[in-house]
Amino acid sequence: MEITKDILYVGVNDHLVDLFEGQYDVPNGMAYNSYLICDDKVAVMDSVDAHFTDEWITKIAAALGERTPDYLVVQHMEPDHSGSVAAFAQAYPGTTIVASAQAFNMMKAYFGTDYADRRVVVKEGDTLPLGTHTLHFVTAPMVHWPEVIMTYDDADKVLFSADAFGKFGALDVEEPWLPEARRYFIGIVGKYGVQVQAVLKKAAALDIETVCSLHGPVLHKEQLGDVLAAYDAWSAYRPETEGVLVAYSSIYGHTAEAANRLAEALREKGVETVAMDLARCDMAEAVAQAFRFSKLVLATPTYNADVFPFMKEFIHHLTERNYQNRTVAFIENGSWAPMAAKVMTKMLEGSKNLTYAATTVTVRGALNAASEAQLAALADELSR
Ligand SMILES: Cc1cc2nc3c(=O)[nH]c(=O)nc-3n(C[C@H](O)[C@H](O)[C@H](O)COP(=O)(O)O)c2cc1C
Repeated sequence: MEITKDILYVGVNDHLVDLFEGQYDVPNGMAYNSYLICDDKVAVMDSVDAHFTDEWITKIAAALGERTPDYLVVQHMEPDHSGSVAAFAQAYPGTTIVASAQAFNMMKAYFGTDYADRRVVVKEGDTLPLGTHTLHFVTAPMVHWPEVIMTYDDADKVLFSADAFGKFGALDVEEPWLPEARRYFIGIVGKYGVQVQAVLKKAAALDIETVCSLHGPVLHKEQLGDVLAAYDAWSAYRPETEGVLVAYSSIYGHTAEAANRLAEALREKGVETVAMDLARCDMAEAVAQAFRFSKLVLATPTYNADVFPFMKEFIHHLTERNYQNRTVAFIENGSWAPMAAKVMTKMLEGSKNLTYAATTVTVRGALNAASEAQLAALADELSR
């Protein structure tokens, strides 16, 4: 696939992976992107997961014909991208490896060598001339590993953005960018909003026509406004959508009923509302929806003087990713000493700028007139 006259796609699609990064469901697979820049010198931008080494090297060889790569640029050392570096270095012994100093340290750890005799160490502001194209290196520490560099090609105005702007899903499956980019970002990069904001500032200084990330599709100029706006909202921890996520867990169904009744009441009031059962939905999608919406309702039974395990895990995912700047409300249930709201408040106490709803719904076993009145009051409050 040609991206520009001189830049070719040589990545691979993975439909074998069951859980990406050991935890994320990827129903449409995953792409490990790699690109060739063919100029007086040839640069390969990143390698691919080790399961696809042969396919990737075959693609490179077919694209280059008689030529061999002069450089392999390693922007990021996560094994889904660096897993074929050692095999590539063996297949092309004349190729120089280009990476940050920290990436070479990681190569030593992963491959037993830091390619001291065939490497170029690059840092912020360094350049690598290929002929017509000159590569400019931009560091992106903790987006989302420390050694990450991004690369700007000034001839075709392409930003090779490492994992930034990527998404779940293989490239041979058509789907919109936003939902799976959101789930990817919130899940994997969400903790590093401050660092992403810093990179967005650097990117704003570049004249970018095309973004080539390491996952997901090539992004063209007409998409970049929306893509950058989404990244800005996510990394600044600003809600993307006015509305409510009702996230619930339930043992016998009564808390689920309360949660779904609240969701229905909110929808009737015209509030965009999604209700998710944390035991049965994709947890990463629930976390992404919590960051998408401006308001969150947490509904759970009290369980051994604590909250039900799925809710505990969910709140942990939120706080780990710096959940903040939202309105939060609680529905608790308990047969003898309901205390889930107190436990959840404590779990969220380190989270910045949360506004708590005045109404907490307390269910004692099953809904009754008193708890139904609380549900109605909460629906009113959240629709204001
Ligand atoms: C293992 C277990 C532990 C529980 N621990 C508590 C508790 O500490 N305090 C309490 O008030 N209720 C406790 N409950 C009762 C539930 O909170 C109660 O049955 C609640 O109504 C369940 O809501 P659900 O119908 O949505 O599952 C416990 C229930 C189970 C099964």
